[in-house]
Amino acid sequence: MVKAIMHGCNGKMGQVISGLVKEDDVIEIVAGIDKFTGIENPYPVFTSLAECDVQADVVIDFSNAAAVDELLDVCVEKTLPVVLCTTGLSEEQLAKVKEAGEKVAVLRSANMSLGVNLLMKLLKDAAKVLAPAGFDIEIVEKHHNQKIDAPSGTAIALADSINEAMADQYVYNYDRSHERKKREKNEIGIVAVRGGTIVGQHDVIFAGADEVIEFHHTAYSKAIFGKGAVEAAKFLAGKPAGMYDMSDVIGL
Ligand SMILES: NC(=O)c1ccc[n+]([C@@H]2O[C@H](COP(=O)([O-])OP(=O)(O)OC[C@H]3O[C@@H](n4cnc5c(N)ncnc54)[C@H](O)[C@@H]3O)[C@@H](O)[C@H]2O)c1
Ligand SMILES: O=C(O)C1=N[C@H](C(=O)O)CCC1
Repeated sequence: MVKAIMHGCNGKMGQVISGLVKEDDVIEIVAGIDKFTGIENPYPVFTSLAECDVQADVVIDFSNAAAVDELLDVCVEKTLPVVLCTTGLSEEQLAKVKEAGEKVAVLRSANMSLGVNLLMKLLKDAAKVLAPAGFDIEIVEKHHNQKIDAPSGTAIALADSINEAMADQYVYNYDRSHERKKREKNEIGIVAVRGGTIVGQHDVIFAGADEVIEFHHTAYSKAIFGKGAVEAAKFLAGKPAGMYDMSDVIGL
């Protein structure tokens, strides 16, 4: 059995994963970490990973950006592979993630779903054809009213995958309200909508002269992220230090 620690166990995703793992013969949650108490779990819960004395093979993290620095430090100290799913990390934190990846196995992905990871691949091909033909690229994402970070990690990851295919020529524009000028060719506009219980929607719009191509992904439940994270944890347990992503798990 792969032994996992659930970091952020009492949050929405932590509870989804606790439910999924109950039905799994390959992986079990041996401990949880959360600042918030008040939920009954079938495993011991600690308020920080540093305090946790339960042996494990891997950590799954769905918590809060403010928790990630300490999480990385402790994973390096304890040589614990970590599946990092929390979004909203700063540039400094992303650099710290890379540093941690030199010492321990780290799989970071802003979106654990099969569909979004395939979409990232498809967008590279689309951009290579459509950008040179003059198509403008815009991204619109929609999420529930409890989401703290904006834009979504997924929207940034989708833009990054286009940029990767296009020699990093794009800058991201998050707010045009203070500008009185036409959009630049080298920008990707990224817009965030927040409301109700929307699990997650992403539209990537390629707008050209007289034709528009749109890629649309809808998440209908959080289980798609949970299933991806559980598979990622099974994959990462026992792996040597390095940076991994969902394409390694899915085989894209
Ligand atoms: N990568 C993906 O596929 C994916 C999917 C869904 C959500 N997310 C991201 O995962 C994160 C969590 O999402 P959620 O909907 O479960 O949020 P949530 O607010 O429901 O849960 C977060 C949990 O983390 C706990 N927490 C906060 N600070 C902590 C700390 N210092 N130590 C331990 N626990 C701490 C909170 O008490 C809470 O229980 C967000 O950043 C979200 O954007 C990523
Ligand atoms: O519910 C959330 O929060 C989500 N966060 C991720 C993001 O920021 O992209 C993935 C989708 C759901």
